[in-house]
Amino acid sequence: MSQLLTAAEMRDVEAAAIATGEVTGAELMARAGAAVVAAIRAEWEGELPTQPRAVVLAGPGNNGGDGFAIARGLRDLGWSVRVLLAGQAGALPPDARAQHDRWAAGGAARGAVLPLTLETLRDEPAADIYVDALFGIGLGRPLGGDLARVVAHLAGADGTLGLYQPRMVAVDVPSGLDADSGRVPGDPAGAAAVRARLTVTFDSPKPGHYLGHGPDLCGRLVVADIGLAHARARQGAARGLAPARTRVVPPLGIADPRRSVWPDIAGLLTKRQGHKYQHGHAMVLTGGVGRGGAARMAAKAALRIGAGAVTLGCPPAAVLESASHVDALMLHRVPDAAALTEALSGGRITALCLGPGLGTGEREAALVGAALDWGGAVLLDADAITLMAGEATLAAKLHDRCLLTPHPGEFRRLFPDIAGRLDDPDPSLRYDEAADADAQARSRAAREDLAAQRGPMMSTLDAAREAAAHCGATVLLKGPATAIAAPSGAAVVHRAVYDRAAPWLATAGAGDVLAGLACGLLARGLAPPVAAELAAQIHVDAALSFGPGLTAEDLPRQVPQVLARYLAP
Ligand SMILES: NC(=O)C1=CN([C@@H]2O[C@H](COP(=O)(O)OP(=O)(O)OC[C@H]3O[C@@H](n4cnc5c(N)ncnc54)[C@H](OP(=O)(O)O)[C@@H]3O)[C@@H](O)[C@H]2O)[C@H](O)CC1
Ligand SMILES: [K+]
Repeated sequence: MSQLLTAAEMRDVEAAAIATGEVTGAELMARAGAAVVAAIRAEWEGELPTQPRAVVLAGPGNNGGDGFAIARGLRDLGWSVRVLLAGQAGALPPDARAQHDRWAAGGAARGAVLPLTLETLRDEPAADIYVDALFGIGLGRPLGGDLARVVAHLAGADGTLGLYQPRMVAVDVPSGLDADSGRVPGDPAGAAAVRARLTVTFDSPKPGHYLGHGPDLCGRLVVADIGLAHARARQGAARGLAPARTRVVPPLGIADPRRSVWPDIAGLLTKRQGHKYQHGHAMVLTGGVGRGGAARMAAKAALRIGAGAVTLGCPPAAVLESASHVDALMLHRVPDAAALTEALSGGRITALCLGPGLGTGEREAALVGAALDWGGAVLLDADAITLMAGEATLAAKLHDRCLLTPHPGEFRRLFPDIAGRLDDPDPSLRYDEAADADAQARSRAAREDLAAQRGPMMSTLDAAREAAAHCGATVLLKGPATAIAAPSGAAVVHRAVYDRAAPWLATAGAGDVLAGLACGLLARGLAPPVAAELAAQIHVDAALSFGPGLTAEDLPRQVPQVLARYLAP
């Protein structure tokens, strides 16, 4: 499953499925419960005693309802199960209340429900499995009061992480994690949320499973099918959205990205017969003397990915330095912006990369202006982004054949207002329940209306999307989950998390290689969003194929192996 659904989109699909009568909320909850029980058995197979003991932590909403369904499923397997409930059974929504009643039928001997407090949790004898069914996609604000203390305790605040995390299964989302952003409301450090060994979500992953603190908190992620695929497809079409407005690449559990993401990758990457210039000609601008290394790494990556030719555009004083480092790359003197305009005007160059090691003086600012005035495919990274951040007239020249590849710091420089909203612990909480003296008097519906004013928490995916729409260019915002957004609003999260975690990719110069890969693909004629997505994938696959100890120079050398795997029949 490659589509990412936000909490609102998930609710929309769920409501549409229920509205057509094809399923009821109660059936969905039962399926969700059964899916979690099955995932628990698979994850802990061989690790559990003959009669395991589980403690289910049930919340005040339907996530808690799932918890009661799971408790019943485990009890039916002969497990010893206890449920600790946050809130009153009478306040549960109907489907959750029904699950509660089925659990509790037969009295406390069979279906005990204790109030969840830090004390009752601490008094529980150690269990083999803990089920976090406190909050799912309905978490809307920072946790407070006793629940915050309970979640902090589960998260290891009292040195208890080792007691819970290895035995914790989170239902839908680890409680405390915002499903849309991967942030923890009220806690930028992400400590105030449950840490699980396994997270089971339903129908589609949410952005928060991949962004921000999501991967750390989720442990292993399982996406359970609960029979909503048709409703989701219908809703997507009904909303006029592309089949997948936001995709995650490669989809979870897909070992071979080629088959799932790029069925036509052979056509994209194999060299069609003909002259080298038929495969594009990239130019990469270097910095001055002693500052050519980053651009040369980008240029080698562009050549490796199959650009027919790659030229280094150097300040005259730096030509000799680059000439002594490269063989297959061509060199061209670019003393100033006029010379760059001249070099680009001949139609030979099909993509330009500038920024890595470029420098941030007046000459370089003029080069950025000339590059953007050219109107061709331009990748702007590093110093070029910094220059645009300092000169609004440059940023105003961006167009839809441009690709920006900022890391978070560069993104913040160029889009300070957007990035600023990534920092708010709880960005737009206008309804402060604690400050609302009448909160308890309000109905749940009234509180929900007020709460709805809160608005979602800004994610890096939202930030990339908003920046792309603002500047009219494709934005690739780097991170373990790289957000790639086109001005159209279509977006992709490329995940170097879970089974694709490659922490060794955080090494000096790796970003220069990514820029070169993307520039090479632009030179070969791929549109910026496609070039960005494929470059991000090849970049991570190259890092995964090399492994720890990687340096940036190793990356281009890994590309042939990666391509060979992609192109294998
Ligand atoms: N998506 C599907 O197809 C299915 C989802 N299921 C499960 O349902 C939950 C979503 O249920 P929902 O009731 O919408 O939300 P939650 O259970 O996550 O939590 C909402 C309740 O929690 C209260 N709340 C929210 N934030 C806080 C907070 N910070 N502190 C205290 N209480 C909080 C909220 O109260 P309000 O005051 O905000 O009204 C609600 O009471 C989904 O995650 C799945 O597990 C279905 O079971 C299967 C299909
Ligand atoms: K949960």
